[in-house]
Amino acid sequence: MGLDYWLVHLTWTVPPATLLSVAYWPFLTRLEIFKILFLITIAVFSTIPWDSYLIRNRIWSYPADAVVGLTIFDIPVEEVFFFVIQTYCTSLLYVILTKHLVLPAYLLPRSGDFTKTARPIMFLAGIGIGVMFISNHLTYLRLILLWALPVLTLQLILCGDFLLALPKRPILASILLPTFYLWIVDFFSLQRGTWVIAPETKVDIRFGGSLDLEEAIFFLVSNMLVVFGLVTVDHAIAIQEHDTMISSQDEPHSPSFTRIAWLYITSQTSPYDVSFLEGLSAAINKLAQKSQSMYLGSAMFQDRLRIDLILLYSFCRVIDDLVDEAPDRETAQANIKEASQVLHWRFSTKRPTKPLYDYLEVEKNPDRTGVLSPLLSSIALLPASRLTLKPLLELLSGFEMDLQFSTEKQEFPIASETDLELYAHRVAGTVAASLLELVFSHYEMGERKYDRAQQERIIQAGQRMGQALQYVNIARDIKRDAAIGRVYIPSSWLAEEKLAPSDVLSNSDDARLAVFEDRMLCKAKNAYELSVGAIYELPYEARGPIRTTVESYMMIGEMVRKRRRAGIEEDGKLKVPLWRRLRLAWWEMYVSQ
Ligand SMILES: CC(C)=CCC/C(C)=C/C=C/C(C)=C/C=C/C(C)=C/C=C/C=C(C)/C=C/C=C(C)/C=C/C1=C(C)CCCC1(C)C
Repeated sequence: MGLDYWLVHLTWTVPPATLLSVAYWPFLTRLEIFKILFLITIAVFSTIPWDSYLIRNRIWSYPADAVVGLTIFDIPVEEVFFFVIQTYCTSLLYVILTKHLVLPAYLLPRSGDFTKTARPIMFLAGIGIGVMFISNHLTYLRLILLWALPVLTLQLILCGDFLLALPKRPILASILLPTFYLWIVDFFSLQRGTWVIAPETKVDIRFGGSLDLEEAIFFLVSNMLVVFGLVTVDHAIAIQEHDTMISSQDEPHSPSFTRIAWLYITSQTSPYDVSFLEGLSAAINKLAQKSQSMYLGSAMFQDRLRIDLILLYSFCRVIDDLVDEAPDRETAQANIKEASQVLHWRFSTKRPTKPLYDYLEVEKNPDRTGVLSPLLSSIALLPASRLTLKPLLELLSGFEMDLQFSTEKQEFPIASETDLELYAHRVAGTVAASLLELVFSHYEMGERKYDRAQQERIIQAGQRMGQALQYVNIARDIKRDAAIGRVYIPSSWLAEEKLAPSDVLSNSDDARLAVFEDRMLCKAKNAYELSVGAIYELPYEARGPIRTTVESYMMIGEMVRKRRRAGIEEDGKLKVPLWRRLRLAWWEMYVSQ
């Protein structure tokens, strides 16, 4: 008896598993736990018979002084532990690397017909199987391929198109990183003789003198099995998310994991709503392009809520662009009016029987200009059954306030502090209110039922928090805003220092502006302190990500203060460094559990 094999685990497999677990722990969702457990179960049950057969046929063996001696079907327990820990690590890595993906967006096949791409794979598999019967020395290799190829083929048949539509990098990384790592572990273990392959059953090609070709292939193939298995599960989840989103009833509960599996295997799924999926992809691409941190941050919200938030964001973004990029004030105003009309129309039947086809019909209407087509599709995509119209219309009136700025006519709409509050309410408070409406409709169930009064109260706090974040934005961007003719510091404040908005435009470096920056940050802090408590009343799934967003804004506020104190020139946008944001997110998610 010996502890060699356990030592391999203690030095090589347990540390990375622990490290990954601790790093990811606060972000781990129930669904992800189910995914990982599902794969571990399959891996253990499918590998035991195979491994047992190989050991009984003495294809490899373990020196008695390397293992403790406990076995399951003749397999040393250390080895069974290996199946578990490898599947765990690879799965967790996959979950981390694909966390940012919005699964249903990959349901539409990208690279043409899967069968075309599959042909070379099948061809190679055929050659592989053919080769296996050439010589007896290939026994081990043959057994590996015989075990893995049918499963891999099954997985590809189920999710091939989906797999090819997914971005290549995270998939390749989650297969190859563990593979390389395990090659190294295997190299040292074979060298030490912790396990031994019988010479007459192998091709005897060794890398670096001890890593057998078969072992190298084995670890590659087993990681492919795990990752393809996870992709298959994600495919099932993506289809279910698509189906619930286009269904004509609002269902608060997502189907259970076993139900997802059942619906998938029995193919009880709806045909894809192509215009919905295309619109969703467009919204995601826009978000990823315009704001990488918002895109990654949104991944802290779970499945359908996250998708709704992306659609809400996309609407805000589209309107923002339509206003900012309009050639003149009249065009911008016309766009806002158009948006308001389309919103009314969208909310008149919250759930049309054929949601998108009907709405996008209008888009194809030839008398609409091309510029408005993103607007129409972003409004069509809004989850109207889970939102109300009021905050969205108020948001539009916020944009209208922005249009009242005019350098030539010396018009500055933020005259008093009340105007500032109104503006911040309209452009940010409303977005917070919509966000909370979505949170309530997704998590309103079971023992977490909120009564109307409590919802109202939380939404009010949320609106105030939205204002707070807007004040931080304003304080940060005084100079950038001045460059485009906008002054959000109330004229009444400026008057106290005998300044006018036009002075801010002509000299945005004026040291006297520090006072207002400070005052704006104080206002932010006040509004923040009055509202932050309400976050604890939210369901925990929403608490962590919302706290992360809020706290990183407050951190920006701190940085603005420091910048001023250190006398650093304002250039570019202040940003919280990535590692600090990650640390913050980790902590906020951790305490919100
Ligand atoms: C559930 C929902 C919602 C939908 C359903 C969707 C669906 C139908 C999904 C289907 C998924 C499938 C079919 C997944 C299959 C995954 C498999 C077979 C993984 C095997 C892993 C095998 C593994 C990790 C084996 C590891 C083996 C090891 C580490 C062996 C190591 C070794 C050592 C150390 C010494 C030398 C000997 C040996 C090579 C045996």
